Amino acid sequence: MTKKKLRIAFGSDHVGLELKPTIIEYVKSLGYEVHDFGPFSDERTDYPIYGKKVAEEVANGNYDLGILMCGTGVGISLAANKVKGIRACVCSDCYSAKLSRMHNNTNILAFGSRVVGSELAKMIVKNWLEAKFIGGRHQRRVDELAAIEAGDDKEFETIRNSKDYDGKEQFEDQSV
Ligand SMILES: O=C[C@H](O)[C@H](O)[C@H](O)COP(=O)(O)O
Repeated sequence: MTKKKLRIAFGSDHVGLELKPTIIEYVKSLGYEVHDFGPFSDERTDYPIYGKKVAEEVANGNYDLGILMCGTGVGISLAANKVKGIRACVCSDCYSAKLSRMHNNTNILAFGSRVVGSELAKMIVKNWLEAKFIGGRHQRRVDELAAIEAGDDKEFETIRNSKDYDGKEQFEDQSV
């Protein structure tokens, strides 16, 4: 049986657009299915439009993961994090990118066109895409995040007090 290609949704603002085509081509070359949700011209625009769109596509399951770019990665990741079910991070280094998936199960990666160059951006993206969530104690923390998002303090306390969450810790490789 052939392995299903992961679907990656892309978005940016006018600044992120500088780096986006290069990163899309790179991700395609790694064997992923990609879709660009815009923008397609360098006319000044607002990062929340594209952060929201990509986040919704990931949250509703149309895409497995999302990659966003603006000047710093900050604004567009803030927009994405407002959508329920999204865990977006801004990364300018490979270690944080990799650990953000292993420990935090991030489903959107953001970075800044004015912060990282194209070669570092490719390395960050590769580390992020190839890392896997390791669960164990990290699952409890991700569930606590979901309880905060839902505004459910009771659920938050229940999860917080469940010490032996899945009964086992999983092997953890923190090397990059
Ligand atoms: O977090 C926000 C992003 O870095 C934007 O790309 C940035 O604020 C856009 O600035 P400007 O409109 O001056 O190009």
